[in-house]
Amino acid sequence: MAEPPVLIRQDEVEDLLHYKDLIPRLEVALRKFSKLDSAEVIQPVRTTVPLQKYNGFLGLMPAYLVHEDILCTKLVCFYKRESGSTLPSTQATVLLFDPEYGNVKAVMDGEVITAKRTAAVSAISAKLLMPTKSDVLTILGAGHQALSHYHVFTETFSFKEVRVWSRRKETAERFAQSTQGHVTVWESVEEAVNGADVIVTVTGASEPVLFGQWVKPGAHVAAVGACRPDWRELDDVLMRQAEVYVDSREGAVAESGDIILSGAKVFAELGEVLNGTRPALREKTTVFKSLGMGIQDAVSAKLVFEQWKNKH
Ligand SMILES: NC(=O)C1=CN([C@@H]2O[C@H](COP(=O)(O)OP(=O)(O)OC[C@H]3O[C@@H](n4cnc5c(N)ncnc54)[C@H](O)[C@@H]3O)[C@@H](O)[C@H]2O)C=CC1
Ligand SMILES: O=C(O)C1=NCCCC1
Repeated sequence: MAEPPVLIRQDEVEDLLHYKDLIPRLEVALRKFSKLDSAEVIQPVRTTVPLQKYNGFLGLMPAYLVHEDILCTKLVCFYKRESGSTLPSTQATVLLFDPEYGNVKAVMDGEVITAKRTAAVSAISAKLLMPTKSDVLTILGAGHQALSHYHVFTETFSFKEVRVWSRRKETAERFAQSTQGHVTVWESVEEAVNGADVIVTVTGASEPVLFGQWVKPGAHVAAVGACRPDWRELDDVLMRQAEVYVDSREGAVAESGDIILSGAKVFAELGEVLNGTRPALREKTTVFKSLGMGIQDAVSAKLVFEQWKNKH
């Protein structure tokens, strides 16, 4: 009989999951996903169950990496919250299976996995696409993703200046006080992104907050919010003037309001750039439209489980 699943708490996931281990594994998974013969990676587009009464969705994100034999699914609820709400906007649980027997090996917190793997993939996009000399990083939004993005971007790159904007100034100020390095707080998006080399959008917005006319030519934008077909973070001008990269083409044309409603064309998947089959147009204005993938959760969960077993 199969062993009962182990339960891995949020604080344990936090201790066990490190960007230095995670980033190379995500790169391998993205490469495999974007290979023409992608039989090695099975990942249907996320299924969503609307929770209209609560202004949210339940997302089901299964994935199977055949070669590594990782079978996993994340169950994630996400909500559009009113300004000032103290309710969480994302809650997630990850299940790691034994693919041969079908039993669940581990049930683990999915919030830290979601925060870290999303930020790590944005950092991979920046490594490939940001201007060679990038001094200024602007983060739009000041929640969980803002913090994980702050951590991995400042760990991985050497920005001279980090700026934050949030729709409530107090939230941005609290964010700036919580970080180890110096972060400046800005009251308008236009001013916050003026001259920025890299812009990370991590808001719960469903209407554009970032406009192309404010973005420095050649800048790189990692656009992480707006994950429904009718939600936006970026305006049409930016979407049409930029070269658009995505994690998954299939996911992007099904789920991204920024892509669907602007009519922008997807230039490449990050995995194609990593594989060398599509170029990294670093000198152009680039948008990486992130939606999140089950394979990202799967490699993260495997890493957490391996580290957990080493300790027990
Ligand atoms: N691409 C991906 O893989 C993932 C994307 N997300 C998305 O990233 C975004 C941020 O997630 P979290 O940091 O976890 O959320 P959070 O609730 O912790 O932070 C959201 C931030 O956006 C701001 N915000 C909310 N509504 C806004 C609006 N209408 N206009 C401007 N700012 C607004 C909030 O004040 C807060 O600063 C969400 O849209 C979420 O759905 C989350 C997980 C993974
Ligand atoms: O990939 C994920 O996980 C999510 N993506 C968009 C919204 C919340 C969770």
